[in-house]
Amino acid sequence: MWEIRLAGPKGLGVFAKSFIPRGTRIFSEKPLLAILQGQDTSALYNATKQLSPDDRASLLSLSAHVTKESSFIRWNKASWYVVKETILDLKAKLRGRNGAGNWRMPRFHAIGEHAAILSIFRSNAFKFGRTSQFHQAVFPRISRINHSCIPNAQGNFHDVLGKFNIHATRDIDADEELTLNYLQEHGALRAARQLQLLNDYGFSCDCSACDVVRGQEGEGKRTQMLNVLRTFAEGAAQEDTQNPGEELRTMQLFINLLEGEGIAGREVATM
Ligand SMILES: C[S@@+](CC[C@H](N)C(=O)[O-])C[C@H]1O[C@@H](n2cnc3c(N)ncnc32)[C@H](O)[C@@H]1O
Repeated sequence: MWEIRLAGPKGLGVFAKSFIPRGTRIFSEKPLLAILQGQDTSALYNATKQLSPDDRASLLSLSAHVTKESSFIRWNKASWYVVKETILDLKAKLRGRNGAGNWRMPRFHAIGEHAAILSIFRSNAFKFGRTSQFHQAVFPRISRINHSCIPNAQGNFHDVLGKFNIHATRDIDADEELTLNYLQEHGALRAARQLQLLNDYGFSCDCSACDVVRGQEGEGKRTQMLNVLRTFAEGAAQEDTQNPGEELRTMQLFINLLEGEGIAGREVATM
């Protein structure tokens, strides 16, 4: 149904090998490495140590967007985790709890590898809302799906299965690239989207909605959406003067604008 191949300057991407009808479940994957709600990236150090050699290799094969500054910060963080964990191991051994002879000095390459894992995690981890047990997680294949501000697929974490399911939110043609929206919402304007993607994932989005020329019409629609939402919120704040018919028309207008911009899935379903 799909294949992973080069997607131009974005690196690798996932492409449809044949037509994928809207609603199809394309992926259902368990996380390779995850942080639970309430944990931060320091939890990754121990989580990484539990990985099987195959999973570790799969993790290390994922791409990372590394800048000089981010790499410096991650080396610092990684050194700190490795040294801290090593001291804890040593203390445990001295107290006789960890079995004699197991303790080793921290190795330089362990710090380097952990810094690489932190970069990979930052570039590839999907963030989940408070509804999932996971705060952030990376996946062996789903993490190859690039971002678009007008995506054709959507991910939902299934807590019971412990899997991230990706469904097509519209018909996808053979050879078309599968895309997800990495951001939590769809309505934001280009500058806000670009800033958040840069801060959270470290890249500048080059999707068609972010293209200054091709994305111009879409930006107009998003501005209208924001105005519609603002009007709706102001109306909702003055409860006595609420008019249900008017509210319904406002929501219909908002849905039309979302669909007009090619946005489907959760955003429309939850309106
Ligand atoms: C989760 S990975 C996606 C797979 C990645 N392209 C690869 O080669 O493994 C996220 C990275 O892909 C690139 N990327 C994803 N979507 C992009 C977009 N819309 N514009 C530019 N780069 C993008 C960025 O380098 C980002 O850090």
